Amino acid sequence: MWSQPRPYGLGEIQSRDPVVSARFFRVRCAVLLFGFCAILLLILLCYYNAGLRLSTAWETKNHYRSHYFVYIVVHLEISKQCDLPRLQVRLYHFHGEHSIINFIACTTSSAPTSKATSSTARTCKSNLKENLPYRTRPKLQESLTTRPAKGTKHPKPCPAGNYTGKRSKILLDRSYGVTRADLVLAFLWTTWQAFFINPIHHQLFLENLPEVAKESDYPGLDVFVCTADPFKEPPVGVVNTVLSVLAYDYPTEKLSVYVSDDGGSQLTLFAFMECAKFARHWLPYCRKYNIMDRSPEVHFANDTSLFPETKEIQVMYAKMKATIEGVVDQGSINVDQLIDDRMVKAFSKWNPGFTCHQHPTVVEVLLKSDKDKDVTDHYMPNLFYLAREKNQAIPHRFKAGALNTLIRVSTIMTNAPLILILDCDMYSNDPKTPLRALCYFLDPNIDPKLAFVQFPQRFHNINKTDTYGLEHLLETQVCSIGMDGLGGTIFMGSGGIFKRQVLLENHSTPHKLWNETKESEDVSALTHRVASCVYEENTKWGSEIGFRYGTLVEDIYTGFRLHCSGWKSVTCNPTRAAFLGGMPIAFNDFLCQSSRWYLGLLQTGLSKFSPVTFGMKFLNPLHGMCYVQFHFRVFWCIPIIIYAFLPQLALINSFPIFPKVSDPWFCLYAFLFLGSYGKDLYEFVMAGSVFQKWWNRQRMVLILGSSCFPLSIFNWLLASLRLSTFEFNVTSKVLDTELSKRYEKGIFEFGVDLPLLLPVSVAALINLLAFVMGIKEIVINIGRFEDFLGQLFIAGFGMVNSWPIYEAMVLRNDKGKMPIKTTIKSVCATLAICFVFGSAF
Ligand SMILES: O=c1ccn([C@@H]2O[C@H](COP(=O)(O)OP(=O)(O)O[C@H]3O[C@H](CO)[C@@H](O)[C@H](O)[C@H]3O)[C@@H](O)[C@H]2O)c(=O)[nH]1
Ligand SMILES: [Mn+2]
Repeated sequence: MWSQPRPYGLGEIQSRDPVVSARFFRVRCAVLLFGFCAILLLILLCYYNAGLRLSTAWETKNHYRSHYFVYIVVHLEISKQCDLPRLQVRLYHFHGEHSIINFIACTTSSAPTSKATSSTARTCKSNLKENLPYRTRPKLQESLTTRPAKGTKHPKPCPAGNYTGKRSKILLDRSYGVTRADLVLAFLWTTWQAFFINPIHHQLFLENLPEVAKESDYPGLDVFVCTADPFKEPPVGVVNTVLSVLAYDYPTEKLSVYVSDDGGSQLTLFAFMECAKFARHWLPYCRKYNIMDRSPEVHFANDTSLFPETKEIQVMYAKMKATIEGVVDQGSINVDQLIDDRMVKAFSKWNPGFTCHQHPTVVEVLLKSDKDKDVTDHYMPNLFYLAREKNQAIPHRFKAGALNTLIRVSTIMTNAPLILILDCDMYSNDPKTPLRALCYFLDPNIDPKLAFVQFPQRFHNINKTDTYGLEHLLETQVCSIGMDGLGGTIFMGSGGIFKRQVLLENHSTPHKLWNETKESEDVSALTHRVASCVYEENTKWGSEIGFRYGTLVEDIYTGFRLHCSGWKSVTCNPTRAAFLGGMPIAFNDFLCQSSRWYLGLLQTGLSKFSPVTFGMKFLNPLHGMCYVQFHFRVFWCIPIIIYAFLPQLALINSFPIFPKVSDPWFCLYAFLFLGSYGKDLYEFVMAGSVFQKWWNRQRMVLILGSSCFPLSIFNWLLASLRLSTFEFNVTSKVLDTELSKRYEKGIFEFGVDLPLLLPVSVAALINLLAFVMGIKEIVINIGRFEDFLGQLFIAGFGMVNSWPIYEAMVLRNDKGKMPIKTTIKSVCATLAICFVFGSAF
């Protein structure tokens, strides 16, 4: 497990140096050591803190067990700092669990006995609300409200009950909520470290490929491109993706491209008919001039007058684009656009009963590699269009279902040993990508269990500072190589090249589970049969073969199941990105996409194939920890929400919950905060990024933690209770120029009154309020600075992070500002929260 892996990528052929880079290895080790010490200290602290508190709680609970669902318990203690006895009121939930609220009020009384009943506790509480001087009430109150004569020493607190009166009372003052937040943080932080234990940087030796295989020996490659909605995923974009792979530097007779149209749209088919015509010009042009950007849109955007034919091809492209966009805008195809019998026949399938949810299978062969030639008389790769059969009564399993249909159809049509999976928003950025993958698949030293090569997702539409942290740098660049050293990287949904056999067989039954070829049936009939929506009934598709069902993140889940079956994977991350994709730059789209991802991850995380229960049985524990980190990331919402609200609400009510600055424990908190943030920044910079991007990413984690993560948990609960179903909402890829301009400038985009934004803006307002109140408190009584520094810092940190939200609420006037509705709702919610918590204090 710990040994350095063999140098894949044809590295050994000319006895090159091992390719595993040890760059920064020592620094990494030192940082890791530092990290582990920090985490250990944190756990010790939590344990100590929680242990102490739990014992108190337990005793207390037993005292008042006979009472209602919510207990209010009163403690009195002498505070050294203000030299006054403190009344501590705690709420206990019905399970005997502690509440996250725990507060203190200063009184000038002698101690009540710890035998105070919950009714006296309630009396105290109401008195506290009404402030001093209290009305005369029963005994306890008297004792609480009688101000002792000046100079009188305070009586010792009652030794009985739950308070020990030791030095650690500052710790006792800390809320359980914060303790819990720390424990979740400790857990997630520890699992996160697994990615940094054994990272592997593979280096590729493409120049050695000819030594192991001639072009004629290359395995066939089937490329699957998925699209699902012509209005959310403009067909011109999908055409660009397809053209960029059709033009690969790969023997054309071995290359086939399949377009899966889950939207079952004639607009998409029409676009690909146009695409096939344009490809006859585009492919030879790319070959002749060895063009790097083989997506025409990108090529023409970068350079326009490079070669003699450039202008001519550009005009053709513009014409094709206008035709396709015209048809999409119009929503249908004119009869005069059906120029031959073949087109008439193909589009006749779209009869009035044909909808995107209910239609028969449509298969169209748009280019045939042994028949169709380009303008220079070269054969072209295969190009197929497939819209699988859909029936509203039968679940279609979203993208995983589409991919499984493609696997079956392609096995019948071309049966290439390698399969490349691509999303429609990801074009190829390097024509040699398949050859790079071959450096792994054909390497004589390769582990025979290698299932797939993953080219990490990289994106073309991200602004300079990555305002929304869309790049996912750590996940795609760092975690991937981290997992490589532990058994294999995740499958990221797009840009993965699989061995077909891996998707068709199972570890326990290493022979093919699916072998459909029947001599008697002709190819067309067979294709229709395997693409039908009932085909998978009572088969192992989706459970043991193909892409696995049961989650919205079929990609990570399928990769995980393959790893559990003993398959391996490897990351290939060349300097020039193999593929470039698009991320949603509208903030609300991004939040919806993230909610889907985290819901999907939670779905698997809490299923019977959870990485904790199932994964740990089959994976090496560190590899399992990596998957645990991904699947349970939503639980970041616990510490994030607690830290976004609790210290602030306590501050608003002048209640300290952290140790004083002079207390040694304070240093520990400072150390843990700086250590974990510092390490994160270090990882980011080491991965080639900059401070600004890191800052934006950490802000986005805070935003996701208070919006998408809890929503995903809520949606998961709803779906588990069968009150809703899991839906794959396709992300919109339509560009809005105004919005793009604002995004380029790094301006946050709100614009839509999205419920997801509410908790984020409420948190922003509470942090602002807390900071102002905290400053006020300190100005009035400078001696309290030491008490409140921790909370003030957290509120200030929250405030700095929330700057774009304040800006969007009051300073902006463009379309992307916070909708007035959301602002009003969040102000009301903030006031309500302050009132509820304020009255509790
Ligand atoms: O019913 C469906 C739904 C989606 N898709 C296709 O799936 C791809 C991904 O959809 P998109 O809306 O772009 O989702 P993203 O969140 O951007 O996709 C990421 O997350 C998905 C899992 O949630 C992975 O499948 C993707 O590969 C990964 O890029 C697109 O090509 C869609 O056309 C289908 O083919 N059928
Ligand atoms: Mn996408």
